[in-house]
Amino acid sequence: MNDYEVVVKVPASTANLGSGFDSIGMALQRYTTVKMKLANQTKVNLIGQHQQGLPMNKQNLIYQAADYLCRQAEIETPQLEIEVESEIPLSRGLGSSGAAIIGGMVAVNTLVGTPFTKDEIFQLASELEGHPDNVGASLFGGVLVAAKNKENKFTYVNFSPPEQLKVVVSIPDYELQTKEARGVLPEQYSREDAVYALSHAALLSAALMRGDFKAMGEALNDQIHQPYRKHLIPGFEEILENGKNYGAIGAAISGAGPTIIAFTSQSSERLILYIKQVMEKYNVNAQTIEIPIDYNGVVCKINERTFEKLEN
Ligand SMILES: Nc1ncnc2c1ncn2[C@@H]1O[C@H](COP(=O)(O)OP(=O)(O)O)[C@@H](O)[C@H]1O
Ligand SMILES: N[C@@H](CCOP(=O)(O)O)C(=O)O
Repeated sequence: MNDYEVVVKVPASTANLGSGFDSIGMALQRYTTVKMKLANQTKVNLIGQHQQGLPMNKQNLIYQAADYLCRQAEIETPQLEIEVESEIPLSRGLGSSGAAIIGGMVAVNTLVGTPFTKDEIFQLASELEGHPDNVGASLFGGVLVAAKNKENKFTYVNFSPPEQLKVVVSIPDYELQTKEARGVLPEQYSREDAVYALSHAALLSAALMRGDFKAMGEALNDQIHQPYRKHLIPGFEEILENGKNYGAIGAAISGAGPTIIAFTSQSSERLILYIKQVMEKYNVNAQTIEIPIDYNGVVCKINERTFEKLEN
């Protein structure tokens, strides 16, 4: 165990990118910062507007993620003092839960002597979250493409998307729990839908790697989750249909929603203006802005507790 404070800065993420349901994610420059140190009793301090109502005890997801990692390492989970500041709004489809899991795991992993590598943390975080797209993007930055095998092991490829790619998000002022938005999806799909899904996801990976925005425009299209979620997200269908006339490569539901994401390789102003108009038309209060892509993923720093050591 180490007697210092660990500071972990974790980017937000947008998952799926249309056709990459539960397999493709991209990191964005909005951050959750977790400070963690050993303590006599566990407590969680929440700072800032985006965490209202979250538990301030061992029920907090950041502690739960730390506890999960320690149990997998067969280490007794220490009492922890955790301070969290977050710019990622909850349950909007920008990966707040994935960032919390990565924050808790990376911080405690450092505190307890680094039992796991980054790749192993990716496995653990994907298991806990249930899908790898958010946690992988938050951990590695850029674009993350991953697949789960029958033994529940995740294989991934991580790469930087083209520099010209810009991301516009429209973040509504209402929440949609990922659990609820997963609940509306069918259990089974036809072969036609399966072939549509795998061909579009494959095309999307290739288009993102190559920077082929024309192919990306087709590749973003999805038949697996968006048709079943779109009724929960007013304005989405219109933006999906017409966004291309305002400079969008294409649009998608960000994660499980309700945030809408649109991609462009041009200046984003015209697209932002258009999306704002659509949201107004549907009476949705939303913040529509460009958010830069995060290319680095999680960053972990150690603050020595020399002053506290002297006092003890
Ligand atoms: N900073 C945080 N600290 C603790 N728990 C968090 C934090 N951020 C998110 N969570 C947990 O994740 C839930 C939101 O997850 P989810 O519905 O999947 O939405 P999102 O799209 O934001 O990941 C919150 O209700 C909370 O339980
Ligand atoms: N693949 C998941 C992604 C959920 O992302 P979130 O940011 O909404 O938690 C899904 O589509 O359910």
